[in-house]
Amino acid sequence: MLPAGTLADRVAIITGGGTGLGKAMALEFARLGARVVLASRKQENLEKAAAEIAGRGGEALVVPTDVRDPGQVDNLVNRTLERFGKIDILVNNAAGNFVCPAEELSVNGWNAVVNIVLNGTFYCTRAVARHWIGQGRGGNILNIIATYAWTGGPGTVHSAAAKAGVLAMTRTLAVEWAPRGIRVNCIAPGPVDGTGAAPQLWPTEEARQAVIQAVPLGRMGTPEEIAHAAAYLVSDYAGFITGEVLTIDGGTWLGRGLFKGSR
Ligand SMILES: CCCCC/C=C/C(=O)SCCNC(=O)CCNC(=O)[C@H](O)C(C)(C)COP(=O)(O)OP(=O)(O)OC[C@H]1O[C@@H](n2cnc3c(N)ncnc32)[C@H](O)[C@@H]1OP(=O)(O)O
Ligand SMILES: NC(=O)C1=CN([C@@H]2O[C@H](COP(=O)(O)OP(=O)(O)OC[C@H]3O[C@@H](n4cnc5c(N)ncnc54)[C@H](OP(=O)(O)O)[C@@H]3O)[C@@H](O)[C@H]2O)C=CC1
Repeated sequence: MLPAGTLADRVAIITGGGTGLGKAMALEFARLGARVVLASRKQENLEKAAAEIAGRGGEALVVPTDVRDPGQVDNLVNRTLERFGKIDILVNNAAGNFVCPAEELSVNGWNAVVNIVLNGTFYCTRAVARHWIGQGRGGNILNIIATYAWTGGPGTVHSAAAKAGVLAMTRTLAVEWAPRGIRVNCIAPGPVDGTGAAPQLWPTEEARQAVIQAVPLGRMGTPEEIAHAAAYLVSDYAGFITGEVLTIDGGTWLGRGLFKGSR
């Protein structure tokens, strides 16, 4: 764990910060001294997370936001600046997903996921970076993707294609904005328990066990394991890291190997 004070005085916007991995990152960033801004559609979830942060002595601002709407994203940036006067960190964590064979996926279904994951990430990134560039200052962006950005993800073509786009966006902007002092990185989590992925991707215990079977470390990850790595990547400890993907998946994307039964 990073020491308390690592993110002292930092202001972090976390999209999808009311649930799952976003909430875990918000709690960890606040523990490290950051003031956090929680942005997603459902105010109730955001308020609950903010209350938990306040209960632990942290400070959180709630800004209900649909990241698919550039106007709401501008409002998120403006509200953050009004309250805290600056932005240091943006975590693009908001996502939507469901399993659906590609040939059955409707245009609206495709658009719902691609607009949240790919377009929403760009709208938030552009709005925050415009502010930084206008101020002549740098900052940190962390995008939460998934390993199927490069392996492909049968059954979730919308999400896999959108996450691949976010990976390309990360590498592009890491170089384009490096002279501006803006770092851009990704975390690619494997299956994590206690998040919104469960009802969408492994809704039954049987389905969950099938997912675990695919993980070389033999278990799901925890939201806290992702949050610790996220805090590192947005901190000064990672000051020379940009355009990188940190995979946290218990070895899943590497596969189980071919010769387990041979000896
Ligand atoms: C290790 C494994 C890797 C795992 C990687 C995990 C990635 C994740 O992203 S997990 C995060 C999961 N969390 C969520 O999905 C929470 C947020 N999700 C949502 O809000 C919805 O699920 C949403 C993505 C569908 C968006 O909601 P909304 O904008 O309200 O959209 P609608 O409900 O109006 O639906 C739009 C469109 O999509 C069709 N649709 C929705 N669900 C399904 C489904 N299960 N199967 C097929 N189609 C679905 C819906 O029918 C609409 O289309 P039309 O009917 O054609 O209008
Ligand atoms: N859990 C896992 O196993 C894995 C997760 N991931 C990634 O981790 C990240 C977090 O997912 P996870 O915690 O699992 O799932 P959650 O469903 O808990 O989190 C998704 C968040 O996105 C928010 N969100 C969805 N649509 C919008 C929107 N249009 N505008 C703003 N916010 C929105 C939701 O809030 P609200 O409904 O209030 O809008 C929710 O808080 C995602 O990027 C996901 O793809 C990647 C690999 C594995």
